[in-house]
Amino acid sequence: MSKLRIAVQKSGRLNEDSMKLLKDIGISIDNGKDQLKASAKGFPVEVFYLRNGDIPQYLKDGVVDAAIIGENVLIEKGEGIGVVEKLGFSTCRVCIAVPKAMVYSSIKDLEGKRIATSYPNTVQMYLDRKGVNANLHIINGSVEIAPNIGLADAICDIVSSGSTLFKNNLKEVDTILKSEAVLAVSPKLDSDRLAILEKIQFRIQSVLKGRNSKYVLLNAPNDKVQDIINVLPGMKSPTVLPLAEEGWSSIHSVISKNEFWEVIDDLKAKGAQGILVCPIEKMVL
Ligand SMILES: Nc1ncnc2c1ncn2[C@@H]1O[C@H](COP(=O)(O)OP(=O)(O)OP(=O)(O)O)[C@@H](O)[C@H]1O
Ligand SMILES: O=P(O)(O)OC[C@H]1O[C@H](OP(=O)(O)OP(=O)(O)O)[C@H](O)[C@@H]1O
Ligand SMILES: [Mg+2]
Repeated sequence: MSKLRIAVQKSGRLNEDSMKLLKDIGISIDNGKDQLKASAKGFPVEVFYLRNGDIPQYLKDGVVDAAIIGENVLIEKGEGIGVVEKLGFSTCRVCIAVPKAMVYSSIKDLEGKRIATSYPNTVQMYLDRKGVNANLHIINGSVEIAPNIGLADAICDIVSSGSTLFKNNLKEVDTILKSEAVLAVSPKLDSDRLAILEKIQFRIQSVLKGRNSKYVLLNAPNDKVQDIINVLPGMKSPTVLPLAEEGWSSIHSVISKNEFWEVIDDLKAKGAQGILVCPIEKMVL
């Protein structure tokens, strides 16, 4: 029987969240990290532990069928590789940054200048689109140091909190792209493995919907129930159950994590009491 071969980053920023997601969808692997390949228990999946930067080539060659990888790496060197799911972690952006003291009004100011980067294709595509000629210096890490040691006039690298730029006296001046971890798929995926991938995708969607939602329970006097229901959409519609105390109801619903605080304020203002908010492990609509 075929197994779906999934690549995850061996170590680094994506590893922990990738392994957590696999665990949450019921794919548990109990080998130590030293192994480069491991089989999951009870599901036809093999996990390959690889360098993030090497994964696009493995996908292109069909050596692995799917991967959890930073979208930015696919844009850099993942031509022809499809993305089937955005995973909501390792969010960052690929930016142009220059020394704080430099006067910068647009990318045209980098005409003829030197840009240090680990993402040469991404930068080149951006420069071509803007009609700017610049010289790229490819470095694999610690790119932010380049302007300070006279190696470049500007850099292009990943930014998240912005603290690495700040510490190196640089300012972010242009965002080329935004990125997060994604589930990517090999163009050579066969139909047996596609069926396994679809099961995995369904499970991932259930987990991500759960992570993005909260289960809310609250009590309210019966004459407030309708007002409260109006601010609680629920999956189909909220559940309303009578409390043991006459004239009171318990209302249960699901709300989005993003609008959670505003909804809670609204519920309190409308007379809700004893509000409980619980995490949701999985959500199947
Ligand atoms: N500061 C950050 N905040 C959030 N996400 C980040 C950050 N830096 C990198 N990432 C994301 O995590 C991915 C992995 O980054 P990491 O630095 O762990 O590995 P790498 O050195 O790029 O790759 P490799 O596994 O090949 O050594 C990046 O491709 C990017 O998508
Ligand atoms: O905006 P910030 O939150 O400061 O994050 C940005 C930094 O994070 C990444 O480096 P990482 O720590 O992964 O080191 P690396 O260059 O060795 O990959 C990236 O290359 C930046 O240097
Ligand atoms: Mg890094």
